[in-house]
Amino acid sequence: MSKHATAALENAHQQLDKIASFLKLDPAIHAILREPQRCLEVSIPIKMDDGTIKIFKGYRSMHCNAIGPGKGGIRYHPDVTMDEIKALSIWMTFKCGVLNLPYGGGKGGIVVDPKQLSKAELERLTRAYIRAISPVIGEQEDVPAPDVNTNPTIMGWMVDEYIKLNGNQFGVLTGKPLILGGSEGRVAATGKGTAIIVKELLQKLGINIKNAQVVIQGYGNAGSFAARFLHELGAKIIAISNSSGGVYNPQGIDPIEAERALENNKGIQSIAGVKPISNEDLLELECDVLVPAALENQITKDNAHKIKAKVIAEAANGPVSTEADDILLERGIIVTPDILTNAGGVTVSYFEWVQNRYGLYWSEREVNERLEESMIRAFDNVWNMYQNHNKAATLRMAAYMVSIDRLARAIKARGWV
Ligand SMILES: NC(=O)C1=CN([C@@H]2O[C@H](COP(=O)(O)OP(=O)(O)OC[C@H]3O[C@@H](n4cnc5c(N)ncnc54)[C@H](O)[C@@H]3O)[C@@H](O)[C@H]2O)C=CC1
Ligand SMILES: O=C(O)CCC(=O)C(=O)O
Repeated sequence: MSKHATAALENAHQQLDKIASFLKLDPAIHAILREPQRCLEVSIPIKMDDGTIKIFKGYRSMHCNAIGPGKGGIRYHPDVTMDEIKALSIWMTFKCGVLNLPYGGGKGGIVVDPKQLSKAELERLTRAYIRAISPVIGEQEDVPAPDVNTNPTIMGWMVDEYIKLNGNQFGVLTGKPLILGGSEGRVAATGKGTAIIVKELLQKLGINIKNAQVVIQGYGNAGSFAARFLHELGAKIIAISNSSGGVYNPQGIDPIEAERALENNKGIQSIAGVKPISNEDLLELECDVLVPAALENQITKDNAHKIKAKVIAEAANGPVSTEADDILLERGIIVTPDILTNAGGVTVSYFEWVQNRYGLYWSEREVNERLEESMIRAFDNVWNMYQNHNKAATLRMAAYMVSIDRLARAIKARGWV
């Protein structure tokens, strides 16, 4: 099993414990927030194309519904574990709190490498997973969405399967295809939100975004759109990577060319003028902004002292360990945390859910305007909290403070403590 999945829950707990101790949080609220309220593990038998039966493990964790239904993506990856899904659901609760969304956290996953399945096998597995978790999801219960290796096509199969069992409830899932009630702007939202946060932060730090050098680890949904929007803002993307390795060009990589190379199955290595670079070396490149946009636990005590970026913008969930956070703080490297930086995705998911429930749909321009307004408001709240605790806190701690204030008030108002 890979190091990213095993360390995630430890990291989520360490972050929460640290902020609870800093805030002298009521121990009962701390204890409630440490554990998901509900975890489901399912075994899914699937008939493969060759007639054999294979069993897949699946999970769904709903962390906290004090403020509203659970909300969060579904991940397909061979390293998925229950603990990793728990951690990701904990982070979702705090992310929704930072953005002031009427949700708690949820997350799901299947232990599978989807690249090893045919399209028909993938569809059968997806539908069977939804049948298995159907009792615990719902428009007002827990609302899944895409995450690593899942996309609108998969959300389309999922919503169809759920509706067959439970009747029309298109808002049970977000990140759907537009024709099934998906929202304009959702596919690009995580990367767009990341670019907005980077722009706001660089402005506060007095770093000009024009020609700022950006390195991106992970060139999937979050990473590629972050690259595209940062490039549009004038930044220079000097290195990108995916699970097949990285490429580097100090003159700049055009994100559109990179997307074209991936669409044509040529790989990022085919982009003109680039040199190969390992994922490890890529993280240690000198740059203004490093955007980890792949998996958890990429920057740890083993490499934190070698990072040369001025800013780390966490497009991925949990890419920096707690020990690394401390080293980076000491070295003056600013980390803008996942629960703020990558919240554009869940924000537009919320817009999708609202549009489904109203049956009234917004243009891409309206969605993007609302997204920008929400991200900037969240950034300002976190930044002000950070400024108020300048000597004692990081941006991550400030983001937790914004979120915990809201959660604690809801938990008390509901009479749980
Ligand atoms: N899709 C979304 O809306 C959101 C995603 N995120 C987070 O962003 C991160 C990426 O998710 P997506 O872009 O959706 O997934 P994706 O499946 O679209 O892309 C993941 C990318 O990471 C690459 N990758 C995997 N292992 C790698 C490694 N060791 N080194 C370098 N690259 C590697 C893959 O090849 C792929 O390019 C995850 O942490 C996810 O939880 C966070 C918020 C929302
Ligand atoms: O769009 C959503 O509901 C959640 C996206 C997600 O899984 C995340 O923010 O990590």
